[in-house]
Amino acid sequence: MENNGGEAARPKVAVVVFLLNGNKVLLGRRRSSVGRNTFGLPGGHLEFGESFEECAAREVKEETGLDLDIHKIEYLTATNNVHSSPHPLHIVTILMRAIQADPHQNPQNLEPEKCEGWDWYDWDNLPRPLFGPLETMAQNGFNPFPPAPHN
Ligand SMILES: CC(C)CCOP(=O)(O)OP(=O)(O)O
Ligand SMILES: [Mg+2]
Ligand SMILES: [Mg+2]
Ligand SMILES: [Mg+2]
Repeated sequence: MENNGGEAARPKVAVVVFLLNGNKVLLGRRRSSVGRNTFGLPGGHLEFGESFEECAAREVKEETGLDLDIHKIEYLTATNNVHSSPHPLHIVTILMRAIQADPHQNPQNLEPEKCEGWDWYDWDNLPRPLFGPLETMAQNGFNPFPPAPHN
């Protein structure tokens, strides 16, 4: 696949976060060009030298103002997606699970140019349309929650 410059756009890496609160997950309707108007997870591009956990905490803080419990950020899976519109974009997405350091903290929409706002949604009753790769995961029965503790 070629971009406007005629050379293939190099793959990028992003880290997105299933921020869990009870049986709910934090989602926001995207205003960014990629996935515009679809509900996506907080997160973004991995920056040089960052661990996946550092990127997860930074992006969530930048976008929502929420602090993650840094000891409970877990790697879940990764997806490999090539988007053709609005421009060619090959992105490897690292999906992490996390909880808030303070469960009483409420999300703020700190990047209104990129997101309409953040809200909590029941995983079994998700808003549509979801961001493409997230829709695929939901359709395939992906469960971002930890197994229930054995009593
Ligand atoms: C397309 C997406 C899965 C990867 C990039 O995420 P993003 O557009 O939220 O990126 P930023 O938060 O870094 O602007
Ligand atoms: Mg971001
Ligand atoms: Mg983002
Ligand atoms: Mg970013």
